[in-house]
Amino acid sequence: MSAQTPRKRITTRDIAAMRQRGEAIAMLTAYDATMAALVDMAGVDMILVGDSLGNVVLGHETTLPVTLDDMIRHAAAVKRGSARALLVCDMPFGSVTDPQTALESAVRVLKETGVEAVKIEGGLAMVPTVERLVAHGIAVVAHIGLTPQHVHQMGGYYMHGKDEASAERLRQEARALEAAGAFAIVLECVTPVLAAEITRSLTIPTIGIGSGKDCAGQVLVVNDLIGLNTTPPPSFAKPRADVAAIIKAAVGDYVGETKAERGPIPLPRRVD
Ligand SMILES: Nc1nc(=O)c2c([nH]1)NC[C@@H]1CN(c3ccc(C(=O)N[C@@H](CCC(=O)O)C(=O)O)cc3)CN21
Ligand SMILES: CC(C)C(=O)C(=O)O
Ligand SMILES: [Mg+2]
Repeated sequence: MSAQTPRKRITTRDIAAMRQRGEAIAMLTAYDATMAALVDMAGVDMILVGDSLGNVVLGHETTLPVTLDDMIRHAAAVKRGSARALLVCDMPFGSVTDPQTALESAVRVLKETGVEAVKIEGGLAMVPTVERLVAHGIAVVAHIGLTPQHVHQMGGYYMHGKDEASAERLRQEARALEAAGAFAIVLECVTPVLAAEITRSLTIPTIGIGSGKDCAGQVLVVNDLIGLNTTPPPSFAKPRADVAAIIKAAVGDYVGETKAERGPIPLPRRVD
């Protein structure tokens, strides 16, 4: 063994054990090898190759245009860049239209990228799909509350679980997805009191985003965390750096220096 044996990659069993111990789980997105290496070295437990890459990397208005091939290309890059974090790849809009299609899509993701798990947006409608994937040995993260792939049906991005009917629906979805075999569940923009209640009611970890501090873990789009964006992040994201300002300053210096360092270079004298 070498002096510096690389630390083994975190497994779904490790994540389950963290929930058992009550230890918080830290998850961030990454979309390329460099960012994956950095967030991995900084100690995240799980990396999500989010379909938010549609917004953050590809410049789309929503996540709907993202393809399975897009997800596979970026997930393979994240795998190459990372060493320790458990890797989860989002299943994009249109890739999980029925259990068989979802299985075929997820098999491609696992075969072609080397990630450990997939994440699927949706509640009761996705229960048979989660069961099917789990029956085939695939590790699945569920995702309820604000599900951005349903933005047009939901009529925008807003908090979920505010009224009793919506809260009861979310409780039921969380129970059913745990029973279907999901090993974790993302709660996005679920009212904090309800998210805490759902967290206490489940054995699998809840991973919150915009859902308060009392989930078993937290996830965030890495660009929102480090201020690497040109439009304001969702209000739940509290940026801890202003990387956009650092980039603009460095590039501005470079442009200025490049133009200041030299006088004009004369063109060759034409001889014909
Ligand atoms: N940069 C980025 N961060 C994300 O968290 C993210 C993406 N992109 N793209 C895909 C989805 C879309 N998400 C979103 C987008 C908007 C809001 C939003 O506007 N939320 C409102 C709060 C709604 C309310 O309180 O009623 C906000 O004010 O931030 C939330 C999640 C989360 N995902
Ligand atoms: C915001 C997280 C949960 C996500 O699904 C994504 O980044 O695509
Ligand atoms: Mg997503």
